[in-house]
Amino acid sequence: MSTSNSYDTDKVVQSANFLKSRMNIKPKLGIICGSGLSGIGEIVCNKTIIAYKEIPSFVESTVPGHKGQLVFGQISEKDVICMQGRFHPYEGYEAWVVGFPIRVMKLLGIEILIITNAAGGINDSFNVGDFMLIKDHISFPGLGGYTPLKGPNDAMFGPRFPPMNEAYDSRLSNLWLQAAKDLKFDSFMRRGVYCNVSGPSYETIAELRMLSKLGGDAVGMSTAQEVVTACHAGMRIVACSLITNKCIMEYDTKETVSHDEVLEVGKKRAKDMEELVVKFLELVQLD
Ligand SMILES: O=P(O)(O)O[C@@H]1C[C@H](O)[C@@H](CO)O1
Ligand SMILES: Nc1nc2[nH]cnc2c(=O)[nH]1
Repeated sequence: MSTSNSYDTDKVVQSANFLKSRMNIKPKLGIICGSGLSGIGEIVCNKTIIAYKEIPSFVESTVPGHKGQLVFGQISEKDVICMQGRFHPYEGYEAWVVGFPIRVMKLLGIEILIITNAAGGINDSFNVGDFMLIKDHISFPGLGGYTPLKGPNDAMFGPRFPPMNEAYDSRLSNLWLQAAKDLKFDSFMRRGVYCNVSGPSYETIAELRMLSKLGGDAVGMSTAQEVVTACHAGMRIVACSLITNKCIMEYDTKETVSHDEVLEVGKKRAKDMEELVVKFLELVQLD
């Protein structure tokens, strides 16, 4: 892992060139699989798989449920590149390292990014197994200065001060909801604000109550750094959480939360998330 504290464009270019030399397609669609959701990568047709450890400047996925490989091929007859495994800040990576694959995807020609994750449900009306289309996020690490855009700005990717009010693309979000409707998933398709925290510890009850008061509907340990990097680079984003657990908001309960439970719910709900991705990709129009 690099100890530098900001992007080195030469390294991004080097990674992208390496991947170009191994790819025979030019995808415009990128997908990131969340914890327990790597099955999305399994439905890619005509697969080429490249392990992160083979790619220059990529680090390794150290979290169970994240395979650590890129998959190229087609879903719904559209060329895609799929990250089976992401990097999380709590693994010890700088924010730019977490965003690095997104910049590489930009150089590969990715225009639309589908992001998935596993998250805890704060909104009391959410059930385990629901999907939550992310309409916005609150990034506590980001507000505290842990941002992939720290350091010199490379205008080749985007502006110094990028707006984030349209980070989650409204047209793509409507298409995602349409896909859910077509699949009759309406009853468990929610919409809400994703709170990004550092982890790896899950939240205290007092923290969860605060997140709820601040307008958070779900909480997780990823996504925001990817979104900031992608939005800065002009990519259009649609993002969806799988609610793997109901956040414990009351004292004196025997309930608890664990990564095993997160992965277990991921396994149970993976097929529906895959169907959603397939249907969304059928509906999406590329320029
Ligand atoms: O990669 P995601 O955000 O899907 O994974 C979530 C957040 C933590 O990495 C882990 C906690 O169980 O699941
Ligand atoms: N921070 C956080 N991340 C999660 N990922 C899945 N569930 C949770 C949760 O309850 N809290």
